[in-house]
This record gives sequence, C-alpha cells and structure tokens, in this order.
Amino acid sequence: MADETTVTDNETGPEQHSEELRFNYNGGDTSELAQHLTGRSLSARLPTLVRRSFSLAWAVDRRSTLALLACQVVSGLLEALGLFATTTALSALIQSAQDPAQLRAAVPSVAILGGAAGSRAVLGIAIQSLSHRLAPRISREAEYRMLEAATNAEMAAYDHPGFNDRYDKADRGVEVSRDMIGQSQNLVSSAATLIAAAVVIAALAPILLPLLALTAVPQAAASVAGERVAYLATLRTFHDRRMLNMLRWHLTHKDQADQIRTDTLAPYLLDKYRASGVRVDRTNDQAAWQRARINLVGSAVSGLASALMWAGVMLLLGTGHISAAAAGTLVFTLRSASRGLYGIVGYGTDLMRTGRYMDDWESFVEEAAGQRLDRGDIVPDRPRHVALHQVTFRYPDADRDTLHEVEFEVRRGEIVAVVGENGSGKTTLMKLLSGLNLPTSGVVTWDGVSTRDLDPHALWKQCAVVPQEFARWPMTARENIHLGQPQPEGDDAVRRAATASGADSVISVLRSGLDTLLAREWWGGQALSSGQWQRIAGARAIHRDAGLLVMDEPTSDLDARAEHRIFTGLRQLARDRAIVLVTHNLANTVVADRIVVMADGRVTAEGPFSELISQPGLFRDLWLLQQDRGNPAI
Ligand SMILES: Nc1ncnc2c1ncn2[C@@H]1O[C@H](COP(=O)(O)OP(=O)(O)OP(=O)(O)O)[C@@H](O)[C@H]1O
Repeated sequence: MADETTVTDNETGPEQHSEELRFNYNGGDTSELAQHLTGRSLSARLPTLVRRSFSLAWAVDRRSTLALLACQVVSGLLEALGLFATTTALSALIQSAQDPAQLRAAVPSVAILGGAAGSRAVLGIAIQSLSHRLAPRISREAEYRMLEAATNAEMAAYDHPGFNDRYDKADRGVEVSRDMIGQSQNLVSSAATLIAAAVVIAALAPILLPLLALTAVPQAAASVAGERVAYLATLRTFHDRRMLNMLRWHLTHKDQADQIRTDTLAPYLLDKYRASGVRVDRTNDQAAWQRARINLVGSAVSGLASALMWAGVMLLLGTGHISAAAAGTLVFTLRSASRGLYGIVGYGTDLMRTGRYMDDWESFVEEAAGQRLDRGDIVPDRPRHVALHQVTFRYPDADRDTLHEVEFEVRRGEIVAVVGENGSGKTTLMKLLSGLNLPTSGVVTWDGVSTRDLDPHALWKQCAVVPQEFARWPMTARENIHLGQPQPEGDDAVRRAATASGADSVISVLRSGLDTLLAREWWGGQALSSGQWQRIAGARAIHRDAGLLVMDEPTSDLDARAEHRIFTGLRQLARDRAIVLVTHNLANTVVADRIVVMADGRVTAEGPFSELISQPGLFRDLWLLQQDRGNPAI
C-alpha cells in the first residue's frame, strides 16, 4: 500500500481522477509492517500488554486493582488445592469399592474440594465485579489522556498529513481500552489454572507435560497467525473505514442536512458509502477465509496431539505406572490444563488485538502524534507591541510559502486593518500574531519576545480572537460569552461585552436570557441565526479583556446596524488593547489608524485610509470595485 491512497468509485461507475477523496496517510506500508509482525513478536508482547493494562487500572483505582490481583492469586491457589484434593478423594472412593469404610476417609478431601470450588465461585464473582468497576474508568482515563494530548498539540498538527489518521486510530484504542482489563484478567486466570494443573501433572505423571504442550502449541501458533492476517486486513481497509466514518458524519450532521436535500446529493454520497463498504467486506471476507484455513490446520494438529496424550494416560495406567485414582485425577487435571491453555491462547489473541489499538493510543498520547506544544515558558504581560519581522510561513506539506518576508506591527491603542483579495494570507497572518502557528522563518514577537519562547497557554490568555468560523458551543448564552472564565464582575461584564457587540438585543429576546441553552438539538435549546451567533462571538472576544484583539471578518453576517455598532465601538476598545481586524468591506477600514494591504502573501502597501484611497494601487482598485455595481443610475 502506498503512503497515499486514492479511494476510487470502482463499484459505482467510472474511476474518478480528482483528488477529492485522496487521503494523506502516514500509517506505513502494510507489506513492510507484515514483515515485522511475526508470531514471536506478537506473543512476546503479552507480558507487556498485561502490565500496561494493570498499570492503567492502577492509575484509576489502586484498591480495586490490588483486590483484583489478590483474588486472582487466591483463586489460582484454590484451583491447585482442589486438584490435589481430587486425587485423595478419588483414591478413597475407588478403594471404597472393596472397603466401604474408606468412604469416610474421602470426607475431608471432598470437603476441601467443595470448599475450594465454592470459594472460587465467590472469588469469580468478585473478580467480575471488580473488572466491571475498572473497565469504564480505564476507558475514560484513556480518553482523557488522548483529549489532553490533542489539545496540547501544535495547531500545525492538523495540517500535518497523518495526524488525523493517528487521532482516529488512537480513538479506536480508547474504545477497546475497556476490554483490556477483562482480557488481561482472564489471561492471568487461565495461566493460574494452567500452572495449578501443571503442578499436579508434574507430581503424578511428568512425562505427560510435553504432550500437553504439544496440544497447545499448534493452536496457539494458528491463533497468532490468524491475528496477523486480521491485523493486515485492518490496515488494508483503513482508508475505506475512515471514508465510511466521514460519510456517516456528513450524511447525518445538521450543518449539511439542508444542502444534502437541496443539492439532491444523498444518492451520490450513499453510493460512495456502499462502495467503500463493499471493499471493506471483500477484504474482510478474504481474511476470514485465510484465518479459517489456518485455524483448521492448527486444530487438526492439536487434535492429534490430544489423542496422543490420552493414549499416554491409558498406557501409563495399563503398564501400572499410575494408579486408577491418579488416572482419574489426571482426567480432571488434563481437562483443567487444556481449559487453561485454550484460555491463554484465546484471551492472549484478544489481548494482542486490543494491544495493537492501545499501541496507537499510547503513541498518540506520548507524543501527540509528534506535534506536542514544545515552546518556551516565559509568561507574557498584556502586550504593548506585537510584530512580525521578516516572517515567511509555509503550511506543513504545502509546496509553496503562504507568507513571504512579512513585516508587520501593531501597538496598544492602535487599530490596524488588514485587507487583500481571497487567499492573500490575511488569516494566516492572524494565526501567527495570535501564536496559533509559529513562523517557518523570521520571528513573531510580543514586546520583543519571540512567540517560540512564550508559554503558549499564558500567551492565549492575553489574546482574544474572533475567527472567521467561530464555535457555536452547546452551552448557555452566558457560557458562550464567558467561556468558563467569568470576570470578577460576573454577569455585569457579560452584559457589557454583549452590549458592545450588539448581542444584548439577541439575549433580551431569548426565553431565559443569559440562561438560555444555545443549541436546538439539545433538549430545551434555542436556535440563533448566523448573524445572532456572530454577535455572541464578538461579545466573547470583548469579554475576554485581552491585550491583543484579533478579528477575522467579525461582521460578515451582521446587518448594517449591528456592524455600525461594532465599528463605532472599536476606538473605545482600543484604549487598552491592540486591535487587528481583517475585513473585505473596505468602508469599515476608515476606523483603522493604519491599513495593511496584502497580495500573494506579501505586504504591498500600508497607510491610513485617506492616503491609500488617494493613490493608485490595490486598495483603491478594490474600493472602486466595491462602489461599482454596474448601475448607471448611481
Ligand atoms: N491549512 C492550510 N494548509 C495549507 N495551505 C493553506 C492552509 N490554510 C490556508 N492555506 C493557503 O494559504 C493561502 C492563504 O490563505 P489565508 O486563509 O491566509 O487567506 P486569506 O487572505 O485569509 O483568504 P480569505 O480572504 O479568503 O479569507 C491560501 O492560498 C490557502 O490555500
């Protein structure tokens, strides 16, 4: 499989040659992975996996983990005790055929047998409930660590090929993490059963031990080989499964629901869904057949070895090497041993499968897919001067620079407007100013300190951003404005910010004012229009009271009155802030002290409105175009 795979529409029609459904994938070459994925490497990982599962359990609940381990150990010891008691009981029972008085001699052993079985049953219930208690906690802890890692990754991570794939895989690890403790626990319990049985067999007929191993090895080898086949199938279907997830999201999410209907797009997307599903099924079917063949061979060889073992028991009995009582005990013990062995193989295979996903989770958590925030720890004050010096920026994996040697500055008390045609680099400039991205070369400084050396979280506390596409949090109006970080004045500060952005009139008509839940899909929530949401987003940034206010087309959905309110209020806000705003409506730039004109990633002109409008150049061209709507009457 190549690093990049094009998902085509073989099932639905002619092959597409567009890049529309082309995924970036850094998951590795399957054939190369297959070489590393040997039976030995897979089974050698079992102890590590058991350790990992118990250490996760330890992290979430020490007492339950200790109790679980203690129950396991005692249960294993009771198993051995029960098997030994079986020998004594059987021996007494067999002898009682000649001498009924021997029956009495069997009573203590039978009592031990019964006591051991009863206690093991109680321990089994305890083990099960402890596992049920730990499993969801482990899964939540795994999810928490993954979410924490994701929020601690550089923004650039999302532009790195493979980051999203690795996140998806880690997410699958979270899903299965809850199974890990049960599988480890069952594996340990099977191992305890096997050890207990092996001790009894070693005492009665040690020669049977190698035969016992012979029954298990082919089955175990078949399981591991089958698991390898399944893993490779999982890798081969990765892109299609991701496609299925993506389509499922697009087909059901509210944001696209209207366009799916008006564009009559559903049949086309559903065809794509079906085509991906067919490819996944085809690969899985092949893998299932291959596994069935491998398992058949493994079971046949194991069956032969098993027959040999039972023949061995009969031979030992026939030649007088063991007593009838010992032979009876061996029957129980060998059954118990094969239960243990098959348990180890079965649960071991399950655990290996879970472990693979957990590996993906662990690698994501450990290094946030290689994109963990790794900057300085200088805590910035409210900035007085933010600047770009000779900044060039290229998005990860892009084939050209987006910004070229940009010089830019904004001071506290100043409003700087950034204008330019679509794609000229305005939003990219905003991301660099607000420390979301770091420059490829050159330096972005806050009061002379590079954003590389600043503690990013402390920097963002001093920065308020109204992005082009802002979040519509499913929270109350109040929370949507203070974002869980209320000012000491509480609702007064929220209302003040709302008044400055025009959100006050939105809130005043909400059913429960600031307490109204702003998400219709949630029970009781109320829906807002795009412009109403934009007013809330504006209030959010103003409430933040940060030293740098960055607004990327903050009024694109606003009506004239609301837009007027925002722009006439900016001067007041700029008294103790540096403000940078991106706008396509050039009439709005009259409020700015300075206008920076961008074209193709470069700053091509700079100056106040009156200066730029009076000289030839892009700003004047764009201004004249905005005035001209082809109506001769105007
Ligand atoms: N995440 C990304 N990865 C790669 N290239 C990107 C990314 N985001 C933007 N670009 C590219 O950078 C260039 C500048 O984009 P940017 O969003 O900064 O432009 P803009 O001036 O804000 O445009 P608009 O006026 O349409 O909002 C574009 O050519 C775009 O293709």
